[in-house]
Amino acid sequence: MEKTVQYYQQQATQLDFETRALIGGRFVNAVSAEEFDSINPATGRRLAGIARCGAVEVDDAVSSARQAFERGHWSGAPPKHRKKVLLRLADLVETNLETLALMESLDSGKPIRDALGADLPDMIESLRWHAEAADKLYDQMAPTAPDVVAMIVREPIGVVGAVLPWNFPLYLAGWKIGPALASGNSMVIKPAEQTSLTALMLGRLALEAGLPEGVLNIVPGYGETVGQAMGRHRDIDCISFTGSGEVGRLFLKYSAESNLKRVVLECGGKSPALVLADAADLPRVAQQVATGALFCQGENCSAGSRLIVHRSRKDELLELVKGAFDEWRVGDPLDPATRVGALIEPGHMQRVLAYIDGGKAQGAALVHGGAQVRRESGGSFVEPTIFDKVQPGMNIAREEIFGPVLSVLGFDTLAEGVAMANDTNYGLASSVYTSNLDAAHGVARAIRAGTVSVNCFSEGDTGVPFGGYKESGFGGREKSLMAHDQYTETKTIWMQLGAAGGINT
Ligand SMILES: NC(=O)C1=CN([C@@H]2O[C@H](COP(=O)(O)OP(=O)(O)OC[C@H]3O[C@@H](n4cnc5c(N)ncnc54)[C@H](O)[C@@H]3O)[C@@H](O)[C@H]2O)C=CC1
Ligand code: BAL
Repeated sequence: MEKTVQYYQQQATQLDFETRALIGGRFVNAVSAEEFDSINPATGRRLAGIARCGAVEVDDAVSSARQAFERGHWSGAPPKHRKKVLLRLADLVETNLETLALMESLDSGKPIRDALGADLPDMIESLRWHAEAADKLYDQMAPTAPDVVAMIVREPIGVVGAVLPWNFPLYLAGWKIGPALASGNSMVIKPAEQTSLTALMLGRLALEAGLPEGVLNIVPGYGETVGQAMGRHRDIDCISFTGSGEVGRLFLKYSAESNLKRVVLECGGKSPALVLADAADLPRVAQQVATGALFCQGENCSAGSRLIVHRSRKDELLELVKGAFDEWRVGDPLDPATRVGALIEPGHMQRVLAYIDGGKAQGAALVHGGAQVRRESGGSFVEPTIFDKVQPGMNIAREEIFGPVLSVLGFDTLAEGVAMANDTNYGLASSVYTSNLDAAHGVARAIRAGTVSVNCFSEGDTGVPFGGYKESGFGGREKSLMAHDQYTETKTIWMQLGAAGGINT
């Protein structure tokens, strides 16, 4: 039987939220006993009060993580044991998929269809993929003289701090937890203050799966307190952060001012969809462009927020994209028919609306949407919006809006189109649409971005790296085996044979 909005609303009343921090294998309230509210972005109503942690809890969590690392029950366990536990965790997430998806939708405003169909499956895949990698990543031997053995071994880096954003709370937790735990590290996770519920629920499942106490710690709280305390902590060896460039830069500063911990940043983008004159099947291109711009309400680091199209095809494509946008229904995130849910909070919605006002004021042509969607039940909703006649210097062409807003720019020569695509401080994702193989290869090489999709909008699967050029990223890649590089140290073991008496003595 197909599940309805009424079904999900009913299920939502039965949820049992975990609201306490997970430290050293136990769920605890904040020492201060303070809480902060988790709000449903679709209604503005409070879902739960979450333990408001601070530097004290960060210290406790880091010390638990360090002790667990040194005890070695996880860090020193055979990789096949870590694999088994992480696979069990993935199975438990799958068993609880609907509950977690419902929590994610309520807490973040994202459509239940996305949580069920994208966030949770991707998170599970990440756990399984990296679990499977645990006992297949071999160390290396270097070629040397016969009386030397030179081993190059990977070792877990130690205590990893993960600071998460609110747009893909569990999905991105999976990108970080999968490789970091598979490699043998202990972790301290800080969910975004807007979306702590699913990370805390994951903590319950991790204990049930048999993760030793202290290996996974989850400390909810605000960025300026918990996030900063983690960034400055002298006993955290690596911080993996996803969020704004502004806060990403702070983590580099925290590291420089504390213990030079490794910092890996994923900081958003202004990704182009470049449509060449010979692009085939424009109705399909329009669907892809709409998905790129509107998936997750546009609150997506890799959102295709700029459409750069050859002038000979612009009018035709724009009409098709408008039609495709009409199919993206805005509404109650718990309604399976909804494709555009609520923006994370009223302040963020005002920021998106201010960009729309700015686009109009700077002379771009608003050709679709552009207004707040007011619903009786409240919440922060914005219409899927398209601006035509956007000039490269306009704010809506340059800045990450993080909402359902597409900016359309026209070009005449391929060189001009590629230059426009690269005319950004970001370099995370991009798409090129063409039926010419040479052009596809040429443009894919010329675009300065971590991912170039040809004739589609995609981030690829778990097996390929994800990360950004320029201000979109720093320090490494997520997903694929490359993710393990973030969370491991490389050690050279150089052994001189014969020094202690070899077979010739
Ligand atoms: N790359 C991405 O996927 C994301 C990009 N963003 C961008 O950032 C803009 C602002 O969104 P925010 O939620 O405010 O992102 P943010 O960068 O402020 O928050 C991300 C994480 O950093 C933490 N944080 C905040 N201030 C901190 C500080 N001073 N020290 C340490 N940690 C701190 C937060 O608590 C959260 O866990 C968005 O409009 C969007 O443009 C936001 C979220 C995700
Ligand atoms: N697009 C998934 C990763 C992110 O938004 O950070």
